[in-house]
Formats: sequence, structure tokens, C-alpha cells
Amino acid sequence: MGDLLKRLVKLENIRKIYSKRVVLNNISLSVYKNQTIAILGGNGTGKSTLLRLIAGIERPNSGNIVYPTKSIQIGYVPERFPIMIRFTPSEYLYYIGRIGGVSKVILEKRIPYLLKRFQLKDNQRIQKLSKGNLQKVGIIQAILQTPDLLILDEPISGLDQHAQQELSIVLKELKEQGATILLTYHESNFFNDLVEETYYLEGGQLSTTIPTTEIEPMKLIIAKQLNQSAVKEWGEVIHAITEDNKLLLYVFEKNSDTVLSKILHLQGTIDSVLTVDTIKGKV
Ligand SMILES: Nc1ncnc2c1ncn2[C@@H]1O[C@H](COP(=O)(O)OP(=O)(O)OP(=O)(O)O)[C@@H](O)[C@H]1O
Repeated sequence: MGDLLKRLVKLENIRKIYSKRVVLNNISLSVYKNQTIAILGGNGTGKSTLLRLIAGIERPNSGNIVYPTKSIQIGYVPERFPIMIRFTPSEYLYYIGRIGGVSKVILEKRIPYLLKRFQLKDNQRIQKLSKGNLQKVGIIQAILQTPDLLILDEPISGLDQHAQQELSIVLKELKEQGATILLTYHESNFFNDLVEETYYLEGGQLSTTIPTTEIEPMKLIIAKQLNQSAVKEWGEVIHAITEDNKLLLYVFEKNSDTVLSKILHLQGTIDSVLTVDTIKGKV
């Protein structure tokens, strides 16, 4: 079998129950080498649970999780990094690296390099760090050793813009090196360039079509005198296309006022605002 078709993880009929509530019900999924997969879904649908199971941090109540390539390196960025750590970031990362079998020489180079990339100062204990800086430690510990499979649970929430961009570059680098990336996030077009396959979780089931509860009224805002690059960072924009000098922006209805005022703020003009009834899969 070709390298690209190498299966890294296989989930067979996974079921996870918390206090009699079936959170994941009969989930099967294969994750292949060098794929980038997003798991999306509403709050509490079990995205984090599924990622923890794949990361091997929790066990399912039934079903199997198989890693056909025996010794894969898994990096896991939790949604919330544990706060009560009395080490500084570099002390902690050094400790984690040593447990993972990384040599002192490599760690002494790699830790300062990654701290610098993410502009993370090393002058405070982890328990005193802000949410964004904690998130950076969570990301760095997961990529300290180049992972075969990198699992990220809402990685951009709380990150400053520089760190978001750095994360995006790091993910692209890892992807070029052959890594598999599995991630979850909320309403954002930040990962559009990276994600190849999207799965949706609803009612304990995984599907490739967007669940009806996830379908929200959308607006298509057509703007003029505005470049596509200007909206690149706008989290509210689900999809942007340039056509005949016009910029077409798809946004959820609830965010349309925000986007309209951002356009006007940049001295763009509004050509028209249309209602888009449903999103079927992708816009
Ligand atoms: N350790 C746990 N013990 C008990 N219940 C849990 C545990 N972890 C998760 N749950 C419950 O399982 C359900 C799914 O939680 P999970 O965090 O996986 O959802 P999610 O899709 O990641 O949500 P969000 O988008 O809000 O982060 C929720 O009802 C949650 O309360």
C-alpha cells in the first residue's frame, strides 16, 4: 500500500457514555497519513471526547481504536491546558521532552526556538499565564517532537493574531513533512486552506453532511472597493470570493451587521445583501 494510503488510526464502532448519556454512538472512522481532517459540531456534541479517545487519553466504553503503525508519535493540544503547573514554560517543556525520550541537546535548542516562534516569554510560572499564553504552551508541548498525528482541540481560541499565524505556518510545515492533522474549531474560516475533509458530529453520530441543527440562516454580502486580503482575518466570514471586482462574502446572519460595519469602516461600499437559505455541506 502506498505511503499516502497508510492508515494511522482506525476507530471501530466507538461508543462513549458519561453518566448514562451516550455521547458517541457507534462511530467508525479511518484516519490516513498526511490527511487534514476537521471534526465540527455544536457545543457538547462530543468533539473533544472523540479527540481525547483518538489521542489515547480516554478509553471508549465499547469498540476498538487501532493504530496499525505501531509506534506513532501523537501530539495533542487540549482545549484547556492544565493550569496548576508550577514550572515555567521551558522547565515544563524540558521535563515533557525528557519523559518523551528527547535528548538534552535537542531540547536545549528546540525549546527556545519554539518559545521564540510563538513569542512566549519564559519569565512566569505556567499557573500565572494568561489563557492565550497557556494555549501556546499547549501547542508547543504537542509539537516538541515532530508528531505523526497532531490533534488540536479548538487551537486558535484565545490566541493573539501573531500566534494564530504562527500556528497556521507550523501546521503547514508539519503537513509538508507528512504529518496527519485532526482538529476541531468553531465558526471560523481560518483553517479553510488546510482542511481537506470535514466531519460533523450530531446526536453521537459522525457524518460528512452538515447536520440540520448546524444550518443557520446566512447572508451573501456583495461589496465593492474592498480587497479579499482585507477580510482574510475576519472570523465571521465563512467564505470569500472575488468576482468582477466585487467581493462576495458569505456570513451567518447573526454576524452580518458586524461584517457590514467592518466593510464600511474600511471605506468599502455595499453592493447588495442577499439571503442564502441553507448551507448544504460547503458554501
Ligand atoms: N469527563 C467527563 N465526565 C462527564 N461528562 C463529560 C465528560 N467529558 C465530557 N462530558 C460530557 O460529554 C458531552 C460532550 O462533551 P465534549 O466536551 O466532548 O463536547 P464538545 O463537542 O467538545 O463541546 P464544546 O464545543 O462545547 O467544547 C457533554 O455533555 C459533556 O458535558
